[in-house]
Amino acid sequence: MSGVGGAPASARRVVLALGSNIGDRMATLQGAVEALSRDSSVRITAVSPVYETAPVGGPEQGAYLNAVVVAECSLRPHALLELTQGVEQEFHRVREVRWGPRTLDIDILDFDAETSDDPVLTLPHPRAHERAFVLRPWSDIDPDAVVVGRGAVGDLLGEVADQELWRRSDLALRPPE
Ligand SMILES: Nc1ncnc2c1ncn2[C@@H]1O[C@H](COP(=O)(O)OP(=O)(O)OP(=O)(O)O)[C@@H](O)[C@H]1O
Ligand SMILES: Nc1nc2c(c(=O)[nH]1)N=C(CO)CN2
Repeated sequence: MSGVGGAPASARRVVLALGSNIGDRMATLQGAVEALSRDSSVRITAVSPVYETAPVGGPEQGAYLNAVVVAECSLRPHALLELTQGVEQEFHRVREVRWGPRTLDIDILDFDAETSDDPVLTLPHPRAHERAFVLRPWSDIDPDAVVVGRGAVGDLLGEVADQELWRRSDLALRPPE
């Protein structure tokens, strides 16, 4: 069974993208890692380097900090979405403009290679394959990763080389204790 409704309760491997372009962006990303780990159903196993990235799409807005985390998760897919949206709310995320500025965005890039075209939770994330701010940090922590149905992260990255991003080697997310 591979539909999102039928996920078993055992731990599954998930990949999440974090982004912030309002307020203390680094504190927000670190706070998100900690908030996700507070849930006993989520165990973060890898955190990527942090990138400063030019905004892709949406209105004129400030640069983002972006990162990717890999976790073991025993929640079903929609319950993970509820958790990530709850964490966004903790950081006062307001949904106003599509692709507009935000304190915190958490996208579910991959849920154990499941596929779903449900608009509430599309898997893999429908725009993951075309975003350097996702592909670059993801390839750093999982060079062999694949965006299901789209191709290898490393190959996809070659197709978005025009999207500007810089590794912030002065910043690092602390893995949860
Ligand atoms: N894989 C996914 N991860 C997170 N949200 C998803 C996913 N698939 C569908 N959604 C839905 O997308 C809706 C809009 O999400 P959000 O406001 O974060 O979009 P956005 O960040 O502005 O744009 P984008 O979806 O391009 O990243 C959410 O309410 C959620 O139900
Ligand atoms: N650089 C960058 N651009 C974006 C981002 C983001 O996280 N980083 N998120 C978006 C909507 O999810 C739209 N555009």
